[in-house]
Amino acid sequence: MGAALERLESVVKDRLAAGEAEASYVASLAAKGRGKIAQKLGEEAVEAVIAALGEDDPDLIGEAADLVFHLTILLSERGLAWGHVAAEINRRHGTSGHAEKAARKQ
Ligand SMILES: N=c1c2ncn([C@@H]3O[C@H](COP(=O)(O)OP(=O)(O)OP(=O)(O)O)[C@@H](O)[C@H]3O)c2ncn1[C@@H]1O[C@H](COP(=O)(O)O)[C@@H](O)[C@H]1O
Repeated sequence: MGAALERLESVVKDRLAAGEAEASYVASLAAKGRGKIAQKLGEEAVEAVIAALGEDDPDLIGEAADLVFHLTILLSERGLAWGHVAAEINRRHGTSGHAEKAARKQ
């Protein structure tokens, strides 16, 4: 999974830098602005939720890939990387969600 995400992120960064909207979906979405990228991410999230409620595994896998793809565009356009997300995931490792929530309430 890590290698696939790294390769996708690398291509997305290249497409954003090139900015060739006619040749690239990534560049064309970015050209519409951050709000449009965020909207698209939301749409993909809803599609993933709908797929989650069905029984079609390939459908859910496809929607999950769409969601991760668009989140990669969103992060990259903000100048962020999956490495930042991985660092946060690692920071959280080993802390129970219930314990973390209880600590926040104190
Ligand atoms: N992983 C993907 C990927 N996943 C989905 N999509 C596209 O994302 C678009 C939006 O998905 P939707 O399901 O919403 O499709 P739609 O019904 O056409 O929706 P609208 O955009 O018309 O609203 C579609 O055009 C898909 O083809 C992707 N386009 C590109 N990539 C990767 O990004 C790389 C760079 O792509 P380009 O920027 O196009 O060169 C590619 O080499 C791939 O590795």
